[in-house]
Amino acid sequence: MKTTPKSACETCAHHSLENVKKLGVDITNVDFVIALAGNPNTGKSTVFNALTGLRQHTGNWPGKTVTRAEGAFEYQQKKFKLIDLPGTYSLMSRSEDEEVARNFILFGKPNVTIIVVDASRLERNLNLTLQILEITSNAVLCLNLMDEAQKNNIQIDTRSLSKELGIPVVATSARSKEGIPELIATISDVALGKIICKPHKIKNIPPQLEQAIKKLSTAIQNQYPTVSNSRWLAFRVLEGDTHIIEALKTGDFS
Ligand SMILES: Nc1nc2c(ncn2[C@@H]2O[C@H](COP(=O)(O)OP(=O)(O)OP(=O)(O)O)[C@@H](O)[C@H]2O)c(=O)[nH]1
Ligand SMILES: [Mg+2]
Repeated sequence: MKTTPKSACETCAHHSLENVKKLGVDITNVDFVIALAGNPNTGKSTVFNALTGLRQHTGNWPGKTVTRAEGAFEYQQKKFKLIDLPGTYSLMSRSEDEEVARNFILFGKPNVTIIVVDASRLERNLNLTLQILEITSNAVLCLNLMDEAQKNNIQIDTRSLSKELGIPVVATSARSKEGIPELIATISDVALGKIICKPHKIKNIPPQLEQAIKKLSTAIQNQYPTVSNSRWLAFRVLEGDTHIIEALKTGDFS
């Protein structure tokens, strides 16, 4: 007898929104959930304000002292909910901020994650960018503070950057709203699947490690069919990441 594959439901937009709801986000009348991540002081809140205008409110993450800004915007009859994540240098879960940002991208499975980086200090920002791309494929790099980069005579080959990272890159100067219309159109294209992201992933893993990762990720996937990146979780378990091990023991991913 044939049964409907679980994945048909688990990958649908509604299912993904249910995960976000568990993390305390109001998803009434929402088509897509968009996360805004990045290093501290890269202009995330400025981008957030430029995208949402006055349609925003702040609260706390459930059970955390970290504040959360939520907002919304509409584009071509679709409603986008935007979550401003705390600014972090990594997603290693060493602080409450890092834990909140990581859990939201990992378990909330936003349709698109905007990674806001400082164009005048790009290399400093790429560490977090690569960590985010290990967790999610659906991302847009927002190359912000372009005006500052230009003042410092820094030129960035956005095409090559996009090709190397495997995700779209949009240059912005959020304070003057430059590039924001292009950013919105790109977010929409990724959310609708018109742009398919193919981020660069780590290759050349030793066979023994690959075998262990496969075994572990299959076990995680069987236990939690809705988690989006069991492979990434398996790596963290092997590294001895206590937060992830605890979450997998209890099933509490908030
Ligand atoms: N020149 C210039 N300044 C900008 C731009 N975007 C943001 N800023 C300024 O950069 C500073 C930091 O911006 P925020 O939006 O608060 O940055 P953030 O990433 O939210 O900061 P945290 O939440 O503290 O991590 C503010 O003074 C902004 O006005 C930009 O494109 N160009
Ligand atoms: Mg901010």
